[in-house]
Amino acid sequence: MTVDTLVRPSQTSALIKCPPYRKPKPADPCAMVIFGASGDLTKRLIVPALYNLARTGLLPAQFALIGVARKDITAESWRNELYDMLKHFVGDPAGEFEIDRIDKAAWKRLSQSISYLQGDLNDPEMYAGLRRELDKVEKTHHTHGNAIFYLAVADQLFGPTVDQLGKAGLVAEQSEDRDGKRSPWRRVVIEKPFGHSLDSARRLNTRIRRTLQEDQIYRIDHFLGKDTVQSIMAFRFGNGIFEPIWNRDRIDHVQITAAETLGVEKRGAFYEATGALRDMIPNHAFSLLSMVAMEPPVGFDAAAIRNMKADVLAAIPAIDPKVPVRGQYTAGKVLGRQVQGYRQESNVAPQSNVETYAALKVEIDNWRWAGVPFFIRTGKHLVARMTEIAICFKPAPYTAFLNTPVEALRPNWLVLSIAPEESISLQFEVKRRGPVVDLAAVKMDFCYNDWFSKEPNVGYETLLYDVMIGDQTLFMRADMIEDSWRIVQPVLDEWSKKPADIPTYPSGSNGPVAADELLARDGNRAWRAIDQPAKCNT
Ligand SMILES: NC(=O)C1=CN([C@@H]2O[C@H](COP(=O)(O)OP(=O)(O)OC[C@H]3O[C@@H](n4cnc5c(N)ncnc54)[C@H](OP(=O)(O)O)[C@@H]3O)[C@@H](O)[C@H]2O)C=CC1
Ligand SMILES: O=C1O[C@H](COP(=O)(O)O)[C@@H](O)[C@H](O)[C@H]1O
Repeated sequence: MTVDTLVRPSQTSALIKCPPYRKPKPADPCAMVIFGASGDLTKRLIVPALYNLARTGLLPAQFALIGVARKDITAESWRNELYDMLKHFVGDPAGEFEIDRIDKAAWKRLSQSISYLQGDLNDPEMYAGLRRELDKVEKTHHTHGNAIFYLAVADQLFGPTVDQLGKAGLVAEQSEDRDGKRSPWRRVVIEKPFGHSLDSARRLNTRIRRTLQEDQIYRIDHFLGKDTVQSIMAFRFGNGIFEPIWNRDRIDHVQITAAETLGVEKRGAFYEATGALRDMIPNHAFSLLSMVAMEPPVGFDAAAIRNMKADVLAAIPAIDPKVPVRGQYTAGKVLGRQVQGYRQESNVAPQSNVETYAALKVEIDNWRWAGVPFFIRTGKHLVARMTEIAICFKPAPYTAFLNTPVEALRPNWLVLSIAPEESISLQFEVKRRGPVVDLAAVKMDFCYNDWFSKEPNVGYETLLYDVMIGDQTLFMRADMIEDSWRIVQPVLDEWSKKPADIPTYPSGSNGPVAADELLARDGNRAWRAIDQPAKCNT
């Protein structure tokens, strides 16, 4: 991590000198094999991220990309498909970037690295073919035998594919000979969902670790690829002023929100087997929670950081299943557009009781956090898109404003906004102008866009680059995954019982009313409004 003092671009009179960014470490030569080459994730996120790495000079010069799927296509047609998607997604994924053309040199570099292998992951012959392809690119693209296997396929294929990679001798652990010469490295990236329950996650971990060492396994959680999420550690541990108040003495509670305006879109079948809780909480929400709640690590390396995060998860008791709240969206209006209810979505059962909203309370049984509730909520088709961590501080201990109109003081809020705006904001009280002593809550905002230029980024760039340099800091370790499932397992069990009809909420609302009661019952607290946050300045 670099420690820079920056001149805010708009503050030309600022005197602070801006040192150059520290150059990132060059990635090792390697081949990357994508299982699931024709899939949505590959086209929409993985390949655009590789392209962005090529554009920013982080893709190794000696690189080969091998796509694998059953679809009968040539390397040429795969390349063309990827190019078409790239125009779409890298150019302007969400209308955020004013780049209307592909960087030709970057695309040339990436496209020259591309080959395609048709085959079935259940077929041992495919792996023999893959070995030949890897040998070939080692010579043609000088990949030094290093290889990443990216499992961008349905989760039922994770275990069988790792077994087959092992049987084919494609994922031997890196070793050193007597002269200190190291054999090539082999790494495996595993997508989410990593299991559907505590049992299945344990079984999957046991299964893949028969073949792989933990340092070869990269369990991906794309939330950790977001700059603003990584910045939580910088904010906490790069400053002296926040840590002294970052504990049960000064913090009343924490709210973590991942509100979406999207519905289940075309993923009805996936969602029917998953639901909001599995889809978002043990992975993304707990990743955010562990960043906020971890102890300061002794160093900035993967082992030190992951140990601290794992400690937080280990300190969370399993959730009492009676407390959480769930809901399912019905028809309504989202951002001015009429949308259908969940049960009317394609590939969704007309009587489905799958939740599209979940809210719960988590406690952390350790010295720092005892008695501080962490409330988490996530939902689809809500009133606005908003991913944020909001820290509510305890109010001033005594209202000194006697004989004034000030009756109650509002708490201070520190809000780390992750999407759609990337910002950090502190709310505090000031006196309004005028002769009367009256207070108002105001905010001090830091917006990423004000200080750093925005680069096209689909969210997987840092994570892929980290796999190439062998940095596991941002990936989930086996024990972290299992603890995450352990915490939510009682709720999954309860919600899987044949229930009465699930509570509903209209699309475009804040979610089910019961979610408000969850906080009201707990110390008379209330959720923050789910708002489309004000746009940052630039
Ligand atoms: N899409 C997304 O936004 C996200 C996806 N993920 C995860 O990524 C993974 C992939 O998702 P997604 O891309 O959406 O899925 P898709 O269904 O779009 O793609 C699946 C891919 O797997 C290939 N495939 C399926 N069976 C086999 C087989 N037996 N042998 C070889 N290839 C096979 C398919 O190609 P073919 O049929 O030609 O063989 C296709 O390329 C999943 O685990 C998902 O949960 C995670 C986060 C976000
Ligand atoms: O993993 C998932 O995340 C997305 C939300 O991620 P974001 O980066 O767009 O905020 C969610 O829509 C999806 O259902 C889930 O599978």
